[in-house]
Amino acid sequence: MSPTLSAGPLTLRALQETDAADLHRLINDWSVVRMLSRPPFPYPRDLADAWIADTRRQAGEGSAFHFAVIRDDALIGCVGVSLDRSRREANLGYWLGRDHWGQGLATLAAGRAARWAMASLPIERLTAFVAFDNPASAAVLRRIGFSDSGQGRQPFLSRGGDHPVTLFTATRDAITPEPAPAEPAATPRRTLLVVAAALIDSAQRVLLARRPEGKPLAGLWEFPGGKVEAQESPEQALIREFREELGVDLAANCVAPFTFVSQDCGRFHLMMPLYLCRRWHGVPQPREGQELAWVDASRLEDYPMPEPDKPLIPLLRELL
Ligand SMILES: Nc1nc2c([nH]c(=O)n2[C@H]2C[C@H](O)[C@@H](COP(=O)(O)OP(=O)(O)OP(=O)(O)O)O2)c(=O)[nH]1
Repeated sequence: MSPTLSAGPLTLRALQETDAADLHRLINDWSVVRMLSRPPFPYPRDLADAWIADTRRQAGEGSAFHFAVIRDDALIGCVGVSLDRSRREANLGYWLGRDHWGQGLATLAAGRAARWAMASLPIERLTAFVAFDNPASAAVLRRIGFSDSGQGRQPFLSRGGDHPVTLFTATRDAITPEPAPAEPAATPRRTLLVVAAALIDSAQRVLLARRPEGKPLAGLWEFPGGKVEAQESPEQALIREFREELGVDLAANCVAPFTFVSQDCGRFHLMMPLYLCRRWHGVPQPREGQELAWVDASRLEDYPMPEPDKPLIPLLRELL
């Protein structure tokens, strides 16, 4: 199921059967539909029902996530991402009813869906295409962080035949992040002490957590842990973080120092001791909206991690 997301005055939520009449009224408009590749014109009323059922099926199987764009309780358009798992990318598409153009709403809705996709789907980039005669939509993509990546041709059912399109791509770094929660009182080059641990299970797999949307570095995988607070020892912080984030009890005598990261991260210098832990109480649960994965040492590189973590991977592989 597509989640519910908010973006300023807009809410993005899964499409429902009851959206069909509004969807049909908005999209059965030549000025809207001529810019979209797949819908026909005129747009038959029962196609709205069929398409909504299709979006729900696709979300259920995890192949695409479509959202109704809602403003003041009314449907004003749609945005969606279709996943290509083998290429680790997803294609972003969106449209708004004509009365809602020119107010920055497409940028809000498409930007929100793009950030959600980057943080939540197994992808490294987003793609999109825009009809050659749709500069407004190209401007929306550029504002979100997409760059032009060439020209192509796509069938446009409404216009008949293939038409030229501009292709766009966006990497994780390019997607304009939401204003992230500030790192604590970051005076330039302050050293930030973060503790983390590699939990290792009996099959020699390592637990990774995916940073949830809204946090800096959203969508990247990391070793669970967090900032050491004033008055805490690193081990106390680790025990607290594991309890808060994963509902797991670590005992101080079961965590062993392994190695550490010391790296300039721009706004702060990261100092991160990495501990190893093979014994704990409880089953790790994603208590803060993060995704969890038990990963075989040989597959750690398939999980994109923050830059400072990268040198840790060969060390862990050697150990395991
Ligand atoms: N836990 C963890 N943090 C990492 C890793 N690699 C890495 O660069 N970091 C960075 C990301 C953040 O800048 C910082 C950790 O901060 P955080 O925001 O996750 O800490 P926290 O759990 O205390 O979060 P919060 O309560 O402040 O939201 O360390 C890692 O492997 N594990």
